[in-house]
Amino acid sequence: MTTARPIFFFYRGPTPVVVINKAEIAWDLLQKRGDIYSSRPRLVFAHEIVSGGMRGLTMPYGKQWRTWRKIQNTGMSGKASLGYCEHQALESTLLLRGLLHDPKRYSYHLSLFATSVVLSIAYGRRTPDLDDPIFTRNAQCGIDFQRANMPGNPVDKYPALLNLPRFLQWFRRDGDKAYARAESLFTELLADVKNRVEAGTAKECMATRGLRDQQSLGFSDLELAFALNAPFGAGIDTTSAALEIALCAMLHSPGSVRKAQEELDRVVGRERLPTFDDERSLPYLEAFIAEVYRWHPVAPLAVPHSVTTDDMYEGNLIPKGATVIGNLYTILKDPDMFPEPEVFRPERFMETQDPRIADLPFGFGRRHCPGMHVAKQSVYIAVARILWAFDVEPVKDEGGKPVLPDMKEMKVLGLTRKPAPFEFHLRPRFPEASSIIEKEAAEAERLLKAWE
Ligand code: HEM
Repeated sequence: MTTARPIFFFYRGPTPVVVINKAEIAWDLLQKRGDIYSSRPRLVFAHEIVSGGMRGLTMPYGKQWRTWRKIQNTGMSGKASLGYCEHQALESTLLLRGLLHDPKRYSYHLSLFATSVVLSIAYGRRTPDLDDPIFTRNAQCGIDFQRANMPGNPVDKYPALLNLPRFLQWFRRDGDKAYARAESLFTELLADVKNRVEAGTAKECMATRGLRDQQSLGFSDLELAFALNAPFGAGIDTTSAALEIALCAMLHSPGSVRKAQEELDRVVGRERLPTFDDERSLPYLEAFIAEVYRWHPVAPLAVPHSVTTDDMYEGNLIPKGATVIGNLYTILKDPDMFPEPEVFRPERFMETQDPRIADLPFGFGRRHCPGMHVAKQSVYIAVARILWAFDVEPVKDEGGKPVLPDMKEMKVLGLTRKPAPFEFHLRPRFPEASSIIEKEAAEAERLLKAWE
């Protein structure tokens, strides 16, 4: 394996681009100098047209972003996220039941789990399936946004095209339609919460808090509707992709699975499902999950940052306006930090002491993922329970050789990616596992009814 240069520069059109391939440099610039490295590159089509300037992910650093981020941080801080554990645990039992009955549709079950969790956090409701058109509409908005982020729209190369009379701006037609789809969905979702608040049936969630604080936040109705959609927009594909990668890791590394299952048997036993209270007593499982995030990062280029003033780094000028990419793919495969980086080896996270390393897959500095705690909780409870309940085994080819998921065949979804569809066998590890899942799932369904 050739080692990537620690940092390099190139020009994309007139814009200087800096690519960082070492964690230390990313921390030096994107974290320690976060006051100037926390903006986003100007994306005329994706941000200004398709998002009406209101999607936080692509918003430049400034007052509007800080207000947007305050909404995310209040709703998904470490402390706030602890309040969602109970809900995530209940949803995860339904995930187990889905996998038990119908493992071939693993992708659907994982997506349903991730969707229901973020729907409850953002809008105070859950869903028993993905049949409601809001999910296809939301997915379409995600695809619109991802497509818009691909380079190629002429207005990103020549922003002066925005000076043309609007009826001559041919490049914005698809973008305007995409914006209209987002605006109507996001306002509808918020209007639904408003109605439930008026009827006295709303559950406390980010939207009820946002509505209460709207005046002090100084956000318009539309800005608020876009801000409150962020978990629903950014929390589904990311979480379900991480869980698909976890399943792949189970297939690729049966030795690690055995160790995690021995730990679960020792700490939890076989008479109940693992819970959040067990987390601290399961260090091998914690390392297993950290290795899942590292082995095949969900967001390999994170999200590009942009620097707002000229800066010097080790004698090199990083000019104002440069795009700065913390290249998670190479950082998380850096052989100096992670020897034999292609190998799935949870033990490396039991040896390391720097707590920043486990958070690397969630990005950098002030722009780091605000959904990190929610995501970590979802992934922990789902992976702990899948490993506790099931043996996940590869299918065999005609010659009896195991067929493993091809990790080079990842499906790219804009800034994120997930494994191509793969096959596996899933069997309860012991006879009581199925009956415990059925019993817990029936109880979870009963308790969650109030959220539908
Ligand atoms: C395994 C799951 C996840 C991973 C690996 C992940 C990773 C990331 C990364 C790398 C970034 C870019 C950080 C940067 O610019 O330096 C990001 C941003 C973001 N993530 Fe996540 N994420 C995950 C789940 C979630 C969830 C569950 C939510 C919400 C519920 C979420 C919401 C966001 C938002 C809103 C941003 C934009 C932040 C900003 O621009 O200020 N993510 N995420």
